[in-house]
Formats: sequence, C-alpha cells, structure tokens
Amino acid sequence: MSKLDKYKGIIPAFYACYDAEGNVSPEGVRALTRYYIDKGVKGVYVNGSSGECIYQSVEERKLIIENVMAVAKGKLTVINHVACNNTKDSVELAKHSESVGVDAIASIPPIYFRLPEYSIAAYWNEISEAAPNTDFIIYNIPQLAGTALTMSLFAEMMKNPRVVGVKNSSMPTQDIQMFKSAGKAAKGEFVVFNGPDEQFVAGRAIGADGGIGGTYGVMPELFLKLNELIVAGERDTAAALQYDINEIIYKMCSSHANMYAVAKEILRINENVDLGGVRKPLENLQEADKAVAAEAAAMIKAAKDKYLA
Ligand SMILES: CC(=O)N[C@H](C=O)[C@@H](O)[C@H](O)[C@H](O)CO
Ligand SMILES: CC(=O)C(=O)O
Repeated sequence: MSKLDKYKGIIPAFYACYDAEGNVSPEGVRALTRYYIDKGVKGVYVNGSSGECIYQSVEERKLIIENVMAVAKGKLTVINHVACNNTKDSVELAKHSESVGVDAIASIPPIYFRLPEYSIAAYWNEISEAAPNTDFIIYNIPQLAGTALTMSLFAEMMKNPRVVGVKNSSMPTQDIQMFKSAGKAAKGEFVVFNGPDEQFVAGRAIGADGGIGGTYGVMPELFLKLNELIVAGERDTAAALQYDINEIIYKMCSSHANMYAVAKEILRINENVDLGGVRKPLENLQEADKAVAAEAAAMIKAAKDKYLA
C-alpha cells in the first residue's frame, strides 16, 4: 500500500455549517462529518470554496476543522484548505491544521492582485513550512482564482518535498495528464484530484486518482458508484450515470439562489441534515428555489433507485 492511497477516491468538499443566526455551528459540523463517515467516502475537503472559506474568519475556520477532526480522526482522510489570501493568516491556519492532525493542507494561489510566480511559490512554501509534517496539495482553479498553475510554477513547487498532489478544477482534462506526468517524473508517485464534478469520468480516464467535489455531498452514493464503475471498466454505465448526475447538477445551478444553498436544502429534504443557509453575499433560497431543490432531491433519489439496486 502506498502512503498516498488515502487520497484516492471520493472526497466531498465540506459545506459551511451555520446555525439559525448564521454563525458557524459546531454541532452542524459534527453532524455533517458523521454523515460522510456513514456514507463511506474516502475523506473530506474542508474549508474550500464549498466551505465558503473566503467569507469566514480565521477563528471560524479553526473551529470548523477542530470539530471535523473530533469526529473524523482515524475514520476519514482530512484535507484542510488554509488559504486566506495573505501569508500570515494562512500560515496560522497551516500551523493549527498540523496541531489537530489533518492529513494534508491545501491552498489556492493569492487572489485579486496578479502576483509573479515567485511570489505565489513563496506563499505556498511558507504555508507548507508552517506545517512541516503535513502533506501539501495545490489547488488549481484558474476560473475563480484568476491565476493558473503553469507548468513552470508546478516545476518550482515540485522542489517542495511535502507537495503530494494537485486538485485540478480547470476545465481542460489535459491539465490532469500534464500534472500527473510531471508529478510522477519528479516524485515517483503523485496524486491528481478531478475538480469539475461534471467531468469526473473524463478526469479519471485521463489519470485522476479520484476527485474532490462540491456536489458529491448531496449524492455521495452516486459518486462512489461512479468511481466503482470506472474501476470495473464499465464504461457505458459510467457514462450514463455521469449524464444523469450532470442533469442533477444543472438543476441545482438553475435556481436564483446560490448552488450551496440548494445543496443544503437537498440535504434537509433527503437526509434530514440541517446546515442552515449560505453567508451573504451568497444568495439564500427564495420560495421558488425550494421547488428547484425538491426537484433535484427527487432526481437524486431516482438515480439511486436506478443505479444502486
Ligand atoms: C468551480 C468550482 O467550484 N468547482 C468545484 C471544484 O472543483 C466543483 O466541484 C463544482 O462545484 C461542481 O463541479 C459543480 O459545478
Ligand atoms: C468545490 C470544491 O472543491 C471546494 O470546496 O473547493
């Protein structure tokens, strides 16, 4: 067994959990962690986009990962996204992550100012040095971060012994191949996570070891099944399931409300898990959006009946 096997599989991106007042809810965090353990996923990716990290304080993010770890330790692989857009706060979260025993930390590049690559590398390396015994995963999501992981920046990051993988959310699946090849050449073994949930089968086909995704949380069984079909070489069924999953995602994205608000409503309907709403400026559900969420929830149930029988 390789030391990177713990990253290979289905890793839902953890949703932000709020109470009725919109404060971070430790009870919600623990309930969501238990939900994922029960579903049998490989791990969780905490405090990322789906965790609404850019709208949260350093203290809130510490509270979240502490409560995840209290339940998940020894049961799930835990990756904590620690980027705060300034080195100081990110370093603080990296240190804290190591102190609570996460498997890996992850980071997007700094956003807003277009920084030179040497500044981005220095940012990531300083964060990583603050968690010297913890794996580091680069998060490439150029369409939101505004900066892409180029092959030259990637090559620079290969010098850091703690960098074990890339979560690739760019749209070209070819990027997965390039990071996989260059990562293997540099390190022997290297993990690449598929980002866009809508092209999970394509990402896996070209070399992703698994995926981290924002919609896995509302349908973990379907993504676990999808991964199984790929491993079993059942290409046609895998493609059919991917198409059905994508219809669910398009439905989730069709409401006036933010997709994560819809995701949380689906969890309330299908799983009796209550994580509150989303934090402003993200849009919460209006009455009409509840119908959209209910339709998506029903589509998930139907797909489970179809594929998991
Ligand atoms: C842009 C973005 O947020 N991408 C996420 C991470 O890669 C995905 O998991 C999406 O949430 C998902 O594919 C739905 O579009
Ligand atoms: C969606 C995702 O992967 C994230 O939370 O960053």
